[in-house]
Amino acid sequence: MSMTAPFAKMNGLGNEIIVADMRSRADRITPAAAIALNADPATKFDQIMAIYDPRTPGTINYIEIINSDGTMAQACGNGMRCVVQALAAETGQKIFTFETIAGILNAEEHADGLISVDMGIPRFGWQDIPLAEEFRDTRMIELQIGPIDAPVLHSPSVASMGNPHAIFWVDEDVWSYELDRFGPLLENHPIFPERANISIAQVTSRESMNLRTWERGAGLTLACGSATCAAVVCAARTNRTGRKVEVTVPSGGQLTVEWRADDHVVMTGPAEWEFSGNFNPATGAWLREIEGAA
Ligand SMILES: N[C@@H](CCC[C@H](N)C(=O)O)C(=O)O
Repeated sequence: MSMTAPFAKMNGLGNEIIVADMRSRADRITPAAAIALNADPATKFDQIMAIYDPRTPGTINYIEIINSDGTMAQACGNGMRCVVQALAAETGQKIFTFETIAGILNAEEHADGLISVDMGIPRFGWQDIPLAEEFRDTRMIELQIGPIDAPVLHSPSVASMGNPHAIFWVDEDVWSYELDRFGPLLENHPIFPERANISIAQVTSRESMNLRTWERGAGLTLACGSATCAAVVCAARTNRTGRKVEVTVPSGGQLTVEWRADDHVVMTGPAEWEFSGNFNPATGAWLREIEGAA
C-alpha cells in the first residue's frame, strides 16, 4: 500500500470538499491529518469525503465523511455531489448507490451536469435528532438565544437528515444575524447531545428561501446540502412552503430540494473540481498534481 492517496479538491456551491480516494486501502484518514489539511489555506475544507471499497453488495463504495475539526459526520449533501462528479468523470457511470454510516444513498449525474442525491427519509422524533429531553412536537422547540425578553433567535424546528439540524425562522435578511457568534453556542447547546448544525432560514415564497448555516464541526460555510434538505422539510411541515423549494445559499448559488411523496428528500445542484493531488492519510502532508504530467 502506497503511503499517499490521491485526492481532488472540489466544492459544492462553495462548500469546500476534499474527495479522497481510499479505495483498496485498509487505513483511515486520521483526525490529525484532517486538521493539518484544514490548516493549510490551499486545502482548507469543510468536509473530506473518503471513498472506500464497498462493504455491502449492491453498493459501489463506502463513503466516510470527516469534518474539518476531525470529527465524523453522518451526511454531507454537497460532498456527495462532488463524489458523484469525480466518479462519473473517472468511469462514465451516471447512477450510483453508496453506503455511509447513515445508510444507503442513491445519486445520479444528469445530462446537464447537475447532480441529484437522494438524501433519504427525514426523521423528526426527539430521540432521532437527538435531543437531550423529550419534545413531542419538533416543529418548534423551546430554545432561544439573546436577551430572555427579546431573543434574537428562538423556537427552531429540528430534524435529522442522518445528521442533526436546527432551523431558526427569521423575517429579516439572513445576513443581519451574527451567526458566527451564535452558531458555536447553539451547536454546543446541552439540548443537542451530539451537537447540531445550526441554520437561519428566511422563507421568501412557497417555493424559495434563503439559508445560512453554521455547520457542526466546520463552522460557517458557503453552503450546506443536508441543512437545505432539513430546512425544506421543516418549512413544508410547518406549512411555510410547499414540498419543492429552491434554496439560495451563502455563496449565492441555488439548490433545489424536493420532499417527494414517498418521503425521500432529493437535493439537486452542481459540483466543481478545483485541483488534484496526493496526501498522506496519517499526517495530512500533501503535494499538488502537476496538470498534464504523465
Ligand atoms: N456540508 C454538509 C454537511 C456536513 C456535515 C455536518 N457538518 C455534520 O457534522 O453533520 C452538507 O452539504 O450536507
